[in-house]
Amino acid sequence: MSKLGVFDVAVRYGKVPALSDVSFTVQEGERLFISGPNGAGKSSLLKAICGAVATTHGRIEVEGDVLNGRSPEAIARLGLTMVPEGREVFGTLTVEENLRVGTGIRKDKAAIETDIDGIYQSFPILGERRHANAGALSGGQQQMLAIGRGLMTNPKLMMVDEPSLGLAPNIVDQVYETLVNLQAERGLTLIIVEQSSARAARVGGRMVLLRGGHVAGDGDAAGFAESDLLKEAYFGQNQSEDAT
Ligand SMILES: Nc1ncnc2c1ncn2[C@@H]1O[C@H](COP(=O)(O)OP(=O)(O)OP(=O)(O)O)[C@@H](O)[C@H]1O
Repeated sequence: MSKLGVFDVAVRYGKVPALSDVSFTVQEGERLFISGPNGAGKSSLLKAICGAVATTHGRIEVEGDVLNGRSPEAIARLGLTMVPEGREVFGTLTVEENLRVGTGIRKDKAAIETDIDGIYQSFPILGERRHANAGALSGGQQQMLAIGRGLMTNPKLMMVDEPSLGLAPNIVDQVYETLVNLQAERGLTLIIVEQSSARAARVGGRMVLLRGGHVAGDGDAAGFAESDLLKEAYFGQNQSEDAT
């Protein structure tokens, strides 16, 4: 059974259609990039999976459990976590307080301290700055903290919305290196919204390409780099610009 199944999903905001007929499955331990131009529906897809927006059609399943109609908290309990676009760390709380915010739903209180230590091992800079206010961290450090906070719910599937947003390219490299390492260490299934298909191809994985709320392509991210599908998704037909 696949980890995640998205079948014929539609999302609307009032009269505005954001997604229609979206279907794909994700296997355990897979790394899937969701790519596509502004307004393609990437964030709406992640929000639909984690229960933050309602679907108007179709079905979303995790290991056979249907997610539609469940609260975001109930979905988180099934082992899904979402790191939102813009990171949304609590600037006036310390790094460590931010890490503890996500632990309310956990029953294994004794393991929380071990997990915090584990996060400091994966992100040494967070350990060094554990007593600093999150608002004083750099953008890259805040992105690490947002990912660390997501890990505190002990997820099996983690979704990250545009981790490269607003970060310098070398910092983006570090964030991706950390995500790839975490995946290897924890066996995480990762779904990452990444607008740069070139970046997705460099990191490696599978890519679902969205355009206008539809799936325009699904395959190996590296294979998309030169594809006409990608150029069409970003620029419309009959254009030959490089879609990065
Ligand atoms: N809260 C909302 N109310 C109304 N329309 C919305 C809302 N959120 C998104 N939309 C619309 O739904 C469509 C898909 O938006 P979405 O944010 O999912 O796309 P995206 O691919 O994540 O875009 P971006 O790369 O700009 O973040 C767009 O037409 C957008 O204007």
